[in-house]
Amino acid sequence: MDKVELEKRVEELHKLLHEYGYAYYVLDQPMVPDAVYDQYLKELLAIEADNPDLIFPDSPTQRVGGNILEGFEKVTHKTPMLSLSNAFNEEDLRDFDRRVKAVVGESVRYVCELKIDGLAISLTYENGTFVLGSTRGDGTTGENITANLRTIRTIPLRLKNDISIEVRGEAYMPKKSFNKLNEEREQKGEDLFANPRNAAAGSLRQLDPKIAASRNLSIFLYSIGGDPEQYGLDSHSESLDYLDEMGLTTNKERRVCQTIDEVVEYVKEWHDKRPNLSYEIDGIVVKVDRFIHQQELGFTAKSPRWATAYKFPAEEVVTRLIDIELS
Ligand SMILES: NC(=O)c1c(N)nc(OC2CCCC2)nc1O[C@@H]1CCC[C@@H]1O
Repeated sequence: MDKVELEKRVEELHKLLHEYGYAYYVLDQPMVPDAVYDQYLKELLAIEADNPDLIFPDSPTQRVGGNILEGFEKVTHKTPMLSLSNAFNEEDLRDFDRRVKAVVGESVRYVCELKIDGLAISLTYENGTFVLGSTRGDGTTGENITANLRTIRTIPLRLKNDISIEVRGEAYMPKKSFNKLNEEREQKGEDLFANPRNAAAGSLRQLDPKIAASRNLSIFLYSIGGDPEQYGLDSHSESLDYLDEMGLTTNKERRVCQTIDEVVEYVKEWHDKRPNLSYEIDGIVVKVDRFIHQQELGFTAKSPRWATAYKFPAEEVVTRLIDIELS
C-alpha cells in the first residue's frame, strides 16, 4: 500500500478497534470474537512499527505507555472540583429539600445517583481526543495522571463526536478486582489495601503505567466541567445522557425524582441493594436537576447548595485485615 492507502487503513482500523473496544468494555456486549479484535490490533501495530509517523495519540495501541514517569505534574482545574455537603438521615434530606424550595419554589426536580466510592478525576478532550486526565487534588490543583488513566478501558481515547469538553467522574476498582489484588499481595507477603478506594488511588498514583494497566480499574462520569449549557443542555439528567451519546460511561442506576419522597424511596432501595453491586458506594448523591435552579442556588465556599450526599453507614463486614490478625 502507498502512504495514502496506509493512512486510510490506519483510520479504518482506529474506527473498528474503538467500536469493538466500546462494545466490549463499556456495553459489555462483544461485537466480534477476541481473536478478530487481536488480529486487527496486530495489523495496526505492524503498520505503526513500519510508519511511526502514523502513530496517533488516540490509537488503540497507545493505551499503555512505555516509559516510567519521574513524578506527576500539577494541573490547575479550570473550575474547582467541589465536594459535597452530607445528609445522614431522612430529616436531613427533607431539610435540604426545604432549603432548596425556599429559593427555587415548589417545581424543583432532583437526580439521584449512586455515590461511587473511588477517586474523583477530571478528563479533558480536545476535538474528540483524550488529552489530559488529572486527580481532584485539593479541588483547585490536582496531579496529571493522563498516562495511567489512558490504561482504563472504559475511558475512550476518542469520543463519538469531535467535541472539546472536560468531564468529571469517579475512578474505582470493582470489588472482585480488589479481592483478587489483595489475595495476590497476601501470597507475596505485601501489605494489603484496606478498601477498593485506597487500592484505586494507589494504582493511579503509580509512576509506571503498566502497573495501573494491571489493576482493572474502571470509571463512572457524573458531570461536565465548566458551563454545560454551551452544549445546549438545560439539566443535569440531560448532560448525563449527552455523555452516554459521546461514548463516555455514566452510571445507569441514576433516577430523576419529582419529589423528595421519591428521593427517600430511592435511598432506601439502594441501602438494601448495595451489597449486590459489583463496586462499592458510600451513599447517594442528590442533585437539583435544572441548571437554572442550580444557578439560583449557587455554592458555599466548598460545595454546591444544589447537591448533597446521603451517607450510608460503613458496610458491616469483617475486613480481611482483622481475619489475618486473628488467624
Ligand atoms: N462519588 C460520586 O459518585 C459523585 C457523584 N455521583 N456526583 C458528584 O457530583 C459532584 C459535582 C457537583 C459537586 C459534586 N460527586 C461525586 O463525588 C464527589 C467528588 C468529590 C467529592 C465527592 O466524592
